[in-house]
Amino acid sequence: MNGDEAQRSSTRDAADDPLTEDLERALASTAGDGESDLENRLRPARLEEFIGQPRVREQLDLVLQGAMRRGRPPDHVLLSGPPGLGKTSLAMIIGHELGSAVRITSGPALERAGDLAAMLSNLVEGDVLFIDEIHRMARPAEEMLYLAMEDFRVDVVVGKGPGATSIPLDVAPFTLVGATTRAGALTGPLRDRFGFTGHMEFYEPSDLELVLRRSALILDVDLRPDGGREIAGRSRGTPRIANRLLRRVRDYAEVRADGAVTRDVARAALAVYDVDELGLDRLDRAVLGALVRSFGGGPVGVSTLAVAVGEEPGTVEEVCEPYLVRAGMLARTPRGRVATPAAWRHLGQEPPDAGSDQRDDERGQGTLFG
Ligand SMILES: Nc1ncnc2c1ncn2[C@@H]1O[C@H](COP(=O)(O)OP(=O)(O)OP(=O)(O)O)[C@@H](O)[C@H]1O
Ligand SMILES: [Mg+2]
Repeated sequence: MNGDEAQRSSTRDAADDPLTEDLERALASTAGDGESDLENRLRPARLEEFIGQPRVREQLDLVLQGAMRRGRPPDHVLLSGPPGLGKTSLAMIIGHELGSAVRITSGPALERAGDLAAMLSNLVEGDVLFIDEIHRMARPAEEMLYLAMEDFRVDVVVGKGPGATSIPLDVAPFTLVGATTRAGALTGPLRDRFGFTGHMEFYEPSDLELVLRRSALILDVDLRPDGGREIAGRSRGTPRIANRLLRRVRDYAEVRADGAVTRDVARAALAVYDVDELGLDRLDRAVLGALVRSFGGGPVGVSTLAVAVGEEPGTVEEVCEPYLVRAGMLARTPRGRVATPAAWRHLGQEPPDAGSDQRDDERGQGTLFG
């Protein structure tokens, strides 16, 4: 599908479809600020509007169509991958494709089993329950979820101590959609109860160009093809970043140029925002800089690295590292993080003469398996 078609069906859906409006309102109320509103406006509403991720799209399409033929709610779906690749968008799309309501919550909001029980008891048959950041759910809630996923039943414990009783409660057949940036942090029993796991990959620049074209139409930005290519190449394989850079470049184009987003305008604008040719931002470069300058290229543990750049280890691990690994700048080895020769060069430094052979081996392996 080309960007124009995507745009047409998107505006039509957003304007005419009460379900989409409900979802957007629900999403907006979970977030609220201007950027989040914009993010929701740019969300594709249909699977066919969803750009890229051909594997996940095909797999999910089969899961949904199979279930619809049988007239049953589809199996539970887990979506995993780095931030901003479209997990929340896909969760909303699942609801939309099924014609079902989507109830939204998140792992951190489910602190006690009672929080989840309240959510589950309000479901009606066929609903989609979306749990974002599902790896951050508290243990008691997680245990309750196992039973609900498997048997559509929960045991609610009433009272405390020896007098406590457990009351079984039926839950309407529903489909759980879980999203996580850390599939590895999920417990085995929880992971096993998902019938399908979609692994989201970083986007190809050509797909990001399509994302940008679609967003430019929605936001009424005069995006020229060479401008789109430039922004796509600097978006770290991530639609959310592509959309954010588009808005920043638009500001620049309107304030300092004639409004058209050309390659030169994009380059000048992104220089102002410290986004380099590879799309690395300040934090990415800080991580590589610390690795190279303070730790001689590694290996160094992720917590130490995080302290050196003044960030949470989780942010370094889930936000920075996946793309640095994919860009061939950083390797995860059993002994810690290692800067690749490409990282040294990117920072304008000569990589040290590969010391011992053993170290060389480690680098090679880190790149392969990272
Ligand atoms: N395939 C796509 N086609 C078009 N736009 C997309 C696509 N995927 C994501 N986007 C855009 O990127 C933005 C971020 O996507 P989304 O919120 O779904 O990511 P996420 O994976 O849930 O991120 P997080 O892990 O941070 O919650 C959306 O507003 C949407 O506009
Ligand atoms: Mg999300």
